[in-house]
Amino acid sequence: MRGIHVVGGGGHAKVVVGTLQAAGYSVRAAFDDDPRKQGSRLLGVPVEGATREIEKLASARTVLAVGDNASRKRLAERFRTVDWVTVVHPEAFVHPSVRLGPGTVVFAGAVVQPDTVVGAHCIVNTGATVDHDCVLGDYVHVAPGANLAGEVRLDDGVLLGIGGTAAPGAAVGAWTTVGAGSTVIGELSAGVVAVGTPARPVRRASGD
Ligand SMILES: CC(=O)SCCNC(=O)CCNC(=O)[C@H](O)C(C)(C)COP(=O)(O)OP(=O)(O)OC[C@H]1O[C@@H](n2cnc3c(N)ncnc32)[C@H](O)[C@@H]1OP(=O)(O)O
Repeated sequence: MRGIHVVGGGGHAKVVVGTLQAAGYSVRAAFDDDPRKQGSRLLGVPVEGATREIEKLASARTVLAVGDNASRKRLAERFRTVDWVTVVHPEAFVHPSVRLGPGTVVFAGAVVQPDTVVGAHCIVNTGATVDHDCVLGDYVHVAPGANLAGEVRLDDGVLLGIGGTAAPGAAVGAWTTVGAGSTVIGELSAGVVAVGTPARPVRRASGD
C-alpha cells in the first residue's frame, strides 16, 4: 500500500480519496482549515486538522483536493516542499503519450487522448474527455462530462463547466470560467465568465 495525504475535506476531496483508494493508495489523513470539517471522515479517512499540518509532514506525498482553481494555486504556492502526486483512476484512459503535471487528478470514466499536455494541479473530472494534442495549463478544471475536441488550449486556471464543450482548435484565456453546458468556438479572452453556444463573456471573473 502506498501512503498518501489529501488537502481538502469537502465533496471534491471525497472523490479524490475514492480515486486514490481505487488506484491502490492508502490515504492516511485529510486536512482542511474549516473547523466544521475537522474530526469528520471521508470514506473512512480522518480529517485531522488544519492545512498547516502538511508543513510538518515535509516530503509527504499529497494531493490538493480542493475544487476551486484559485484556492489550489494558493495552496500549491504555500506548500512548496510537498511531493505532489498525480493520480489516475484505474477506469480512466490516459494515452501513454500524454503528459500530466504534478498533483493532477483524472477521475473515473475520463479519457485523455494522444499527445495532450496537462499542467500541474488540474482536474479532469468524472467522464470528461480531452482529445488529441490539447494543451492545458496549471490549475485547470475540466468538469464532469465536459468534452474537448482536438488541439484545444485551456490556459491556467480555466474552468470548463459541467457538460461544456470546446470545438477543434478553440482557446480559452487564463482564469476564465465557461458555464455549464456552454460551447467554446474560437477564442475566449482571459479573466471572464462566458456562457452559451457559442460561449460569450457576460462579466469579468472575480479572483485570479
Ligand atoms: C462535481 C462537481 O460538482 S464539478 C462542478 C463544476 N462547476 C460547474 O460546472 C459550475 C458552472 N457554473 C455555471 O455555469 C454558472 O452558472 C456561471 C459560473 C457560468 C455563472 O454563475 P454566476 O456568476 O453566479 O451567474 P448567474 O447565475 O448570476 O447568471 C448570470 C446570467 O448568465 C446566465 N447563465 C448562467 N450560467 C449559464 C449557463 N451555464 N449557460 C447559459 N446561461 C447561463 C444566467 O441565466 C444569467 O442570465 P440573466 O442575466 O439573463 O438572468
